[in-house]
Amino acid sequence: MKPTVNTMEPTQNGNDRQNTRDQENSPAANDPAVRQVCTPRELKHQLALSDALVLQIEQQRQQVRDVLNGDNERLLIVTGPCSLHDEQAALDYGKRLAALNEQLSDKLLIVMRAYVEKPRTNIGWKGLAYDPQRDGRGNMEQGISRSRRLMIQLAELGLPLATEALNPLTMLYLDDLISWTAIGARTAESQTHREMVSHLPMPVGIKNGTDGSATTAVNAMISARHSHHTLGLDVDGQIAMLDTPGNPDTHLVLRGGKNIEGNTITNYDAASIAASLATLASGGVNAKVMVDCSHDNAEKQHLRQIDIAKEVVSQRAAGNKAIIGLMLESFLEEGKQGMDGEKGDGQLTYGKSITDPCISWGQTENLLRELHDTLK
Ligand SMILES: O=C[C@H](O)[C@H](O)COP(=O)(O)O
Ligand SMILES: C=C(OP(=O)(O)O)C(=O)O
Repeated sequence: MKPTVNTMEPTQNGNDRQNTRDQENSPAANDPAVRQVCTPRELKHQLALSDALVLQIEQQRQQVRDVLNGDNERLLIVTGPCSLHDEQAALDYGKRLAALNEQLSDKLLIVMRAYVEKPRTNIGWKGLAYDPQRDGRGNMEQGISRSRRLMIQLAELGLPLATEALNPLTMLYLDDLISWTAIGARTAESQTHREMVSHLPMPVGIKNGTDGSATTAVNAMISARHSHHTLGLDVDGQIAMLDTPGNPDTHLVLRGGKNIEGNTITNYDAASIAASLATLASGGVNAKVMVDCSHDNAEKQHLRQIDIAKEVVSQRAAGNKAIIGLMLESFLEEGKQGMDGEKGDGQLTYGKSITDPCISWGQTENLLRELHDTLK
């Protein structure tokens, strides 16, 4: 993250700080429940980006901004697995997506979902960054390092990457790789997340709340475009006061929700989109929306994503340019499997989601080609 960092003391490097802690025999150094991990600077040094990749990502962020600002008419498509759990399958998907992107890029700006942190309704596997071995023991040093390595490999395919920013500290290790970030439905109301968005150097889509309302996201957009003073960490792991610059490049993502009785509310139809645009306009924020075809909009029925995407693109083709993009949950195989595989014997089916159900690669390719043709 680039903006100003005020530290109360001159910054020490990681080794100096470790020595100081050891000398003071701090409780953290002896607490088995506290496992120290390397600093963002150390990991970014070990797994550094080439100059060419830095330039590519800056250009891809600008392409997303251009779509958001109406300077480019391509439709933004954020597609990929609900979560990355297997590097080989993620790269396999990325290679297919990069090849398809070459054919469709006149009408579609395709960004791959590279989600390594999962917000859970209550409990469940939280993603590659937390528990890379999926054995419940957690290993964040390994998880964040594997996440960064995988994201570099995916970005080297030429794809812009999307992720959900869940823990603000995780983002310190990955932010330089991401062209579009999501703030999820469960965290859009959190002041900490709004401050984080104000500090992030890329466009950010903010989901409507789990109750289906756009108001939370509008307030998040207002907050995030302003500067804040807040506590965080610098890249050396030093607690620091951050002066965030404000992020003007945010937009609403409509993902449906549940009302107070627990019934599903979808919000991708023309009337719901018009109502959301009115809410955005009355809040004085960017009146542009992306539709998440999955989650409550699809009631977690993965095949519904296909009809929702077609319906939304027909609204766009009919002239609604406030619709700037779509999100799809898609992987190599359709559906989902349990953490222990289809049969519970620990054998995972290659290329199949272990979190939300996804449409398959074949379904994704057919859909994106059809959307491309509709927009022509
Ligand atoms: O997989 C992710 C889900 O969309 C979201 O994070 C919540 O999932 P859960 O309800 O299965 O916990
Ligand atoms: C968890 C996700 O979305 P939401 O916050 O809309 O539930 C997601 O996109 O993976």
